[in-house]
Order: sequence, then structure tokens, then C-alpha cells
Amino acid sequence: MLTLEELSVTYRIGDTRAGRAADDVPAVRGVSLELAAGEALGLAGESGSGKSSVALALLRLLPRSAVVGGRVLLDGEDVLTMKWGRLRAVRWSSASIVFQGAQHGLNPVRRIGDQIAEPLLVHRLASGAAAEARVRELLEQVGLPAWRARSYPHELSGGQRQRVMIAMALACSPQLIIADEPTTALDLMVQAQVLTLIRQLIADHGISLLMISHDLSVLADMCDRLAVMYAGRLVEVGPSAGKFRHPYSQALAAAFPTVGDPASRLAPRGLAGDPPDPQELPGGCAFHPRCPVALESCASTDVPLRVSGDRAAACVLVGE
Ligand SMILES: Nc1ncnc2c1ncn2[C@@H]1O[C@H](COP(=O)(O)OP(=O)(O)OP(=O)(O)O)[C@@H](O)[C@H]1O
Repeated sequence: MLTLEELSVTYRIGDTRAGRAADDVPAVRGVSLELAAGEALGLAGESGSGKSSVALALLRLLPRSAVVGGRVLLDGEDVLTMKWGRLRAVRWSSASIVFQGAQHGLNPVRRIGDQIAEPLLVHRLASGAAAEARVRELLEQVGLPAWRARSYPHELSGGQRQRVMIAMALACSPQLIIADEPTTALDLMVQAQVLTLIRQLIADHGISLLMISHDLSVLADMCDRLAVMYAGRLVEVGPSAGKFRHPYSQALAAAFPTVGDPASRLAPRGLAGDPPDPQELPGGCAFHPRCPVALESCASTDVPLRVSGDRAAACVLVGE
């Protein structure tokens, strides 16, 4: 249903007006991925690895300064080259995004109901009493009472506001929901409730999910497959169940505790070092300076993703 082919995002920064050359920030470097109808795919990686840039590029929501390359095929149509009118139709009705930090996503001076109804009106899917009825239905689907339609965002808790964002994302019955850190700003109990809600809604409506998080344990719980990014590239893609093979994915997985499993231990010191500055990427494999098992050749050779069984990993130590 969704295919990313060699997706690349480069931000151009620097003061071009002053006559200085813009600096390039290669945030996403040749990401290729597929997502089947009804599938849930998790995109993981440390802060700055390029996850949000992938999500934003998918729906052409990047700043003008960003240069995007590759293809994003949604049901066979390339989102990156489609006409503006078609893109407006695709957003919300084919694919919608739930961003992190819901409190910043809602208009503080408009009632919740009006905001949920907006995509329905803009896409001419419903108006008047039909739109009001759909808003009530959506609120109930996300576990909020229908009377909340008359509330303003400040009258809701963070978890309730995130439920409103999910209701908005569902409004036009999209085939794909992109959820970028949808629960990061919430406390653990509310986080669990919102994750359960997302899981239930995508199963009930057969929606595909691309879920972005730095938290591998959340993604493993929610998704059928996981894709791990490092310094703008995919380093591993495979089923959520099963062991990671790439040293970076293994280190990321070891950084999260497994609740209820007394035998599991956290990695004693976590992963040493910091993610690289995208403007000063190391040669060879970008992970090699931090890799506990790096070979001499890793400083000069960058291995592409290679499939082995049901997994693909970009590491010289993981056989074809
Ligand atoms: N508008 C922008 N202009 C310039 N550089 C940007 C811009 N947005 C992101 N970047 C850079 O691109 C890289 C990838 O950022 P991105 O937000 O995609 O990562 P991320 O993995 O989603 O991080 P996080 O988990 O912290 O949200 C980072 O180095 C970031 O500084």
C-alpha cells in the first residue's frame, strides 16, 4: 500500500541571503520500505536519526528549504510529484498524521468538535447535522463522551487531547495513519491507554500504521515489523518478534527494560558516544565509531541492507 523508494531528505540551512552558500543537512539517506494494507510498521532510532523527516516527507509537509528525492508511492501514486489539488485530497482521506505533543496541535480558541469536523468539511465528506453526528461518533470511538465536542482544548487533559488528535486522524477514514511519537508527552498509564486505543482502532478499521518512536519496546508491542534508523539510513528491518542482528539495533533494544522478565538485565553502560552530526558523518558505516564489534574495514565500507531470512540488516557482520 505504501512504498518508499530511496527516499532522501536534505535540509539546506545557513544564511543564503547574505551570499553565503547554504549548508546541507542530509537527514534521510536513501530509505526504502514497504507497508502492506492493514500492517503496522514501527520506525525506531535515536533522536536525530531522521524518523520525523521520513514521516513529514511522506505527506510533503517539509519546509521549503528541504530537498526531497526518491519516490513515495501511496497505492501506486507518487505523493512527491502529484499535483497540489490531488495532494490535498490524499492528506487526511488516504493518509493522516498524529503528531507528538497534542497540546500544540489543537487550536486553543476553537471548540474540539469544530476542529474534528474541519477535515470532513474541507474534503466535502459531510456538513451540517451529518458532520456533527460523525464528530459524536468519532469522539465515542476514541473513548470520549459526545458532549466533549463543545469543550475547548484547555478543558481537556493531555491524554484526552491526544484522543482528539486520533479522532481527527480517523475523521476521513484514511487507509494509513502515521503516528509520530503519539504518546511521548503522556504519563505511563495514559500512554498505555492511548496505545491500546490505537491498536484497537487500526484492527477494527483495517488501517495501516506507521508508528515512529525511539522506544523499541512500545513499537515491538504495537507493530508487526520494525525498521531501525541510524544517521538517516535504515540499518535493520524485520519482524517485531525475533532477535535483532545489527549491533546498533541490539544496543538500542538493550537500553530498554523488559517489565516482568526477571532474567533480563539492562546493558551496563548503555550505548557509548553520541549519534553523529549529519553534516559530519564518519566515513564507511556511520555507526562504526560507536560499534562494539566494528572491524577495521567498517571505517571505509558502508554495507547496504542485505536480506537474510525474514530480516534485512546493513552490517558487514550479518551474512547475506
Ligand atoms: N527544518 C530543519 N532544518 C534543518 N535541519 C533539520 C530540520 N529538521 C530536522 N533537521 C535535522 O535533521 C536531522 C533529523 O531530524 P529528525 O527530526 O527527522 O530526527 P528524529 O529521528 O525524528 O528525531 P526526534 O526523535 O528527536 O524527533 C537532525 O539532525 C535535525 O537536526
